[in-house]
Amino acid sequence: MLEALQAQNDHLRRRLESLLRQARSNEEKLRRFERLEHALIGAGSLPDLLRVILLDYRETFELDAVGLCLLDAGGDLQRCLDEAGVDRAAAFPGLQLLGTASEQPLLLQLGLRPVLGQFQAWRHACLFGPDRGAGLASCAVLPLVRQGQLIGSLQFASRDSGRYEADAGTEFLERLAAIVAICLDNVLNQERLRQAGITDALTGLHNRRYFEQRCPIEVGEAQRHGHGLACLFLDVDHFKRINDTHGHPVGDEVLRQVGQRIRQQLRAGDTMARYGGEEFVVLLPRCPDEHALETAERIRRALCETCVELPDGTQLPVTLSAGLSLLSHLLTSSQLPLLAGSLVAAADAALYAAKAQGRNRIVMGGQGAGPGA
Ligand SMILES: Nc1nc2c(ncn2[C@@H]2O[C@H](COP(=O)(O)OP(=O)(O)OP(=O)(O)O)[C@@H](O)[C@H]2O)c(=O)[nH]1
Repeated sequence: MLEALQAQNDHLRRRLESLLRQARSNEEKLRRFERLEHALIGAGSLPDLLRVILLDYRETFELDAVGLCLLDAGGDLQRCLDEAGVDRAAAFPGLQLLGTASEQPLLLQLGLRPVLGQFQAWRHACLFGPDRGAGLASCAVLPLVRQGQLIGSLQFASRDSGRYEADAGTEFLERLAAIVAICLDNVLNQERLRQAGITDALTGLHNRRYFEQRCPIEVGEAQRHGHGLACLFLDVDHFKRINDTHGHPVGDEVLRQVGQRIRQQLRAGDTMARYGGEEFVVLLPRCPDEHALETAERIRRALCETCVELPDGTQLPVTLSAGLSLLSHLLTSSQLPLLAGSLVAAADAALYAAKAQGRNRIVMGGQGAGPGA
């Protein structure tokens, strides 16, 4: 009798200890989850957010693979990563940006709930990018839904076949998916707002505000690495006549086309903006001085050698004048904004000279007195 009671007692103690261990482990898991939740909510940019989702989550919860598929029909996400200088494949191999959900047929079959179960390579491997090493045994696919619309899927895989069992509860994963979807939406909205603030509505090019932020950065880079930096100020000749003769909407169309033609002559890393009215400004970083004039000439010729075609088929000859300034021609200064201002002022003065000398030409700014003078 005593022995039976003792055995029962031992059994109950072991059971209690096991429940306590389980409770402590759950508490610890919850704490880790809360920390990640804070990191998700606190991520101030898309790359930061992706780092938390794809890298921190994997490490914290000791997962063997994490994949994220996001619908990016408008290319906003890719643009955002490009602007942040992020090489997607290298930084986030588990991330896939899709034009439509049909590029990942599994997404089309997803409902609103996470799907857990056995990892089937033929079915799930494509969701994990190159991370899908052999030996994955179970996985969870979480639909990411925002305002009733599927925006992508987040997936986790483990070598442990018991990690994601088909009949396991999904409350925790559902909550995570909801937070991830909200955070993605938030950073994208912030990014769209930021873009709108630095984009010229007429031409879709960057605007003067962007240029003014960018210019001191490029000047700093050029100084640090001893590279050349050229600034080009371009202005459409007799633009007022175009407006007066053909009307303002035609003037707008000419500005759009001129903007595109200039952009086509530039490299991806060059900065270009509509400065205002019919003026455009360009920065040519890492550009040897002798190439800057060639680039300016190429732009000028691209305009004057081919007419702008108006929507009604009219061929309109358009020319532009430009002023060119070179950082190497300015006296250096430790104050980047002043130096950037001098670079722009020198290009502007040279543009003025180009207009005075008859238009449709490039004038190189003279040796300028920099702010250090
Ligand atoms: N259609 C259109 N016109 C604009 C816009 N912004 C400025 N303008 C016009 O651009 C014209 C610029 O004229 P001016 O500064 O006299 O220069 P210009 O006629 O090009 O003469 P030069 O620069 O000396 O060759 C003005 O008539 C402005 O109203 C715009 O967004 N759209």
